[in-house]
Amino acid sequence: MEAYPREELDSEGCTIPLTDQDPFDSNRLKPVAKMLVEFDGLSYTVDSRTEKSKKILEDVSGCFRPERLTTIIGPSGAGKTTLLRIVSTLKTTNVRGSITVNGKECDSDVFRKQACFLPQQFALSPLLTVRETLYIAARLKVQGIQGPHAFYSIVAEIAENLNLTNNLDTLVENLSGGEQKRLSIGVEIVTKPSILLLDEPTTGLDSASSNQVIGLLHKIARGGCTVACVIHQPSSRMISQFDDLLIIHNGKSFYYGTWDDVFSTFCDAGYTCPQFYNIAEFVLEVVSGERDGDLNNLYKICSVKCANWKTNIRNSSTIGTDVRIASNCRQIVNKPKQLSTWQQQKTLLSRAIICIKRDNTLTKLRFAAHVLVAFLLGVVFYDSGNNASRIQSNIACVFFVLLFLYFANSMPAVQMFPIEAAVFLREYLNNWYNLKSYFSVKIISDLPLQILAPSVFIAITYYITGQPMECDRFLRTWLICILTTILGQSSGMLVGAAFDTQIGVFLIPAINMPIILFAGFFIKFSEVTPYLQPLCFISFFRFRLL
Ligand SMILES: Nc1ncnc2c1ncn2[C@@H]1O[C@H](COP(=O)(O)OP(=O)(O)OP(=O)(O)O)[C@@H](O)[C@H]1O
Repeated sequence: MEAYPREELDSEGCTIPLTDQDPFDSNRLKPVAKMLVEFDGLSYTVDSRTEKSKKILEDVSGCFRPERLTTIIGPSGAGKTTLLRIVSTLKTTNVRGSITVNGKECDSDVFRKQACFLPQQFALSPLLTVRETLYIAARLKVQGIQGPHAFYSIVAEIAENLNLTNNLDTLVENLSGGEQKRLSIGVEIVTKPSILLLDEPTTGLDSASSNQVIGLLHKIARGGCTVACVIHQPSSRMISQFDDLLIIHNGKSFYYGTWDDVFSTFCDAGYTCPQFYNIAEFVLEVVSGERDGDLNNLYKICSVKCANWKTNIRNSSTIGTDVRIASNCRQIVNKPKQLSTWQQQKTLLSRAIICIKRDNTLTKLRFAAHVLVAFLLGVVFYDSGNNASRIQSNIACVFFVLLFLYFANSMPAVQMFPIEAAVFLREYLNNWYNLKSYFSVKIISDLPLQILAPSVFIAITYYITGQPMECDRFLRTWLICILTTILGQSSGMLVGAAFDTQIGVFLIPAINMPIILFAGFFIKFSEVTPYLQPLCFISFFRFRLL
């Protein structure tokens, strides 16, 4: 096996311990299998069925080795993120080329169970503490252990490795950017993934936090994981922690190999990095054509060297003995299976209850709005239900009740759901739980407020506006109000999930206003032009008036 340098000096002369005796502290955090990921001739085109097709990647090759930290660098827009998304199998359409794991082609479902992709914007539940975030991740992802103590020991172990022990009881929303980044890595390494792919994990962090994150990735890699990340402008100190490098330029792989070899490869083509110059900056300046020299010659030299390096890796005894080569990719990807739906629901419900309890500002505001508007309606339409001469006012009151319940519940959902949806999407795509568990828990956890708020609202309004005190009438009105509330929140969530908040805030009224027009409050069904009459049937407000 290739020997790691025992220690190196960074640009500031500090010693960075880089020993193979400094792997990830815990055996439990080592991956089940070491995986060599190779990709050859990857091409990706967008809108390929139209004439305006655009080639994003063209003939990109390279490999990510187990136990090594690979960095992907390249100018902005070169295609680095796209490459990571393709390798992590999140992008599969319009992709050509091959991706193999330990020499075998892997299907995306199987691959996703062993690989974790961390996007640049990593969504975490802001209202959970670090301890709760890690605990819930462990409960959802780790199998074969029982009792909270076992899970808490995993939490303590990971927090220690992430250097987050002092922040265990801090809310995620109060963590610094670097701590949030480390936590986001922590929630994914709970299940010992074999492959960890990260998109710009240091973006937005200061140099100390960036070094901490890179140091953590280095440790994870040494534990046996295949780690690859996109990095912008790595410092000299960071570079000393990296093993392999992939340079992407204009959608093509320019160089892949070790960081140690890049200097000599560029020298062979006549490009010499000045002393004390950041090598990453230098190679980017070269590939962007900012330095004089024969780029075509460099490209040829790189192609030959990279192909040889890859062949050596494939044939090396390290891969043959250390990496468990399975005859079929499915054999090594035996874990993690998901927990049973019931266990997933239990954990998701406990998380939802914590979030509802902590998110009490919005909950209290929603509740207060229902009570205040109920009294306002009561004052404005006082006793209108008892007075036959005020039938128009009474209809207006009913109309306003429905309008308020629908919009008061759909608009907050449009605003809030995208945050929750981002967390859900990450967890779902990384195979934490199934859709059924999430959806059922979402319905159950939202139901108490969906019932309580409109119940209080209609009880106050019904009484003050003098509606008939008959049990069945009140129950029907109450049921309509509950259903309107659920419909409002569900449509808000649907629009919030499908579009971003800005479009959602426009769409909800834009869709519902025409629907309200045909609800029968303003114009009778018989007076509607025949070809517009079908719109009356899709106006759900109309059915509440009947
Ligand atoms: N769906 C799309 N339609 C059109 N162009 C796209 C699409 N997706 C990506 N691109 C283009 O592909 C190129 C590569 O994008 P990508 O996000 O992979 O670059 P990057 O190297 O990660 O950039 P950066 O370092 O700035 O994040 C960009 O020019 C981008 O505009």
